Amino acid sequence: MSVEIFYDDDADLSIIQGRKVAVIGYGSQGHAHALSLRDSGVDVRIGLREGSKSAAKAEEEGLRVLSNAEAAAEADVIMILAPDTAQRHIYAQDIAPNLKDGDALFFGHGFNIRYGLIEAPSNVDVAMVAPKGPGHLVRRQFVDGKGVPALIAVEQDASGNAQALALAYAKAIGGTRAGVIKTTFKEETETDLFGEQAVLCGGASALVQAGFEVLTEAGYAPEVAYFECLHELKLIVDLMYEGGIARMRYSISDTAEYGDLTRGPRVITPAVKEEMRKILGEIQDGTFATEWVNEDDAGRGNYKKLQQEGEQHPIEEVGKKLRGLMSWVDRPITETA
Ligand SMILES: NC(=O)C1=CN([C@@H]2O[C@H](COP(=O)(O)OP(=O)(O)OC[C@H]3O[C@@H](n4cnc5c(N)ncnc54)[C@H](OP(=O)(O)O)[C@@H]3O)[C@@H](O)[C@H]2O)C=CC1
Ligand SMILES: CC[C@](O)(C(C)=O)C(=O)O
Ligand SMILES: [Mg+2]
Ligand SMILES: [Mg+2]
Repeated sequence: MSVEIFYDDDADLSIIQGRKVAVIGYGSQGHAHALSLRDSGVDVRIGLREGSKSAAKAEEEGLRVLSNAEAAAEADVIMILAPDTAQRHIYAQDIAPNLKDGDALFFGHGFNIRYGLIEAPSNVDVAMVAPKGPGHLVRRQFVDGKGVPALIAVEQDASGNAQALALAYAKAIGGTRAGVIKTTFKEETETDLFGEQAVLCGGASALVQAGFEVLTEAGYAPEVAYFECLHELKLIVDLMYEGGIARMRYSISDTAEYGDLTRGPRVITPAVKEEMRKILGEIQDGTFATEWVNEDDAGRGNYKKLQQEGEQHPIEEVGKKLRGLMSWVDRPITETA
């Protein structure tokens, strides 16, 4: 199946420059979108809840901060970039009552639409601009004149121009510099959740921690294990990012490459792949979404416990010490959020 990929010349920035955008939330994605929209000449305001800690950061950047409801009422493009579990409440309380004919409701991830947690009225566009990268790097790349690829999707095209609007928005945050793929809310949500759970975050963190544990439990120095299993991973992945697995294999020794080819499949066994399929199944049938929404509703007890265990893993302690000696590594991920 071929996909459509859009670049800068395919998007008309003036479309989003002619609209009033509200960015709801000023966290990882929110600050990146808001600042890059502003730098692209777009009229942007921030919506935050009463007493929000983020308000000061946005105001320091000269952005206008309003309540969620005021921002939604004033704008005609409303991008919801608060946490996924908060979005349905924000939508019901602050956005839905302020939606007007011709408004556009935008998302950075399809969770709430895909799982039916938000249902928009038929007189507004519903679209998505989902960067394929962490918000702080979305902003950093934009400032550096580069861009993070993004996905766009249109769930509801009330105006007949929702795709052009989404493309213009994607251009304003740097997405079309790298490539924007048109997809659906369903495909974005399911692949994004799978990627973060099985490969990018869950898979990678568990692989690094397990490798570190095996080495340190066998008596090797934690510092050596840290450099081997975590620090060098970035350098190896940088080569994959630049030229695929093939370029990484070109740069490593033939001893490493032989070990990669023969031992890699012993780590990621057919049983591991089977577990990945189960994880995908739980995403597709809504099991994961229900579990996460319930966990949030119940106060996030299990989430906080697991978070704390992760923070207390010995790899974090040794990493903090080693990164402290490499001034160029442990830099703030952004000046603004
Ligand atoms: N993190 C990422 O890089 C990516 C995220 N996404 C998607 O983008 C969306 C935002 O995610 P992310 O940037 O991680 O979110 P964050 O957790 O970083 O968002 C936190 C921000 O949301 C605000 N917030 C929390 N509750 C509310 C509320 N009730 N009303 C208004 N603002 C609120 C917080 O303000 P306060 O100071 O008040 O707490 C803070 O400004 C999600 O849909 C996510 O899936 C997509 C791609 C990547
Ligand atoms: C990989 C995690 C992510 O999907 C992202 C940065 O793209 C997220 O939800 O944060
Ligand atoms: Mg993602
Ligand atoms: Mg995600």
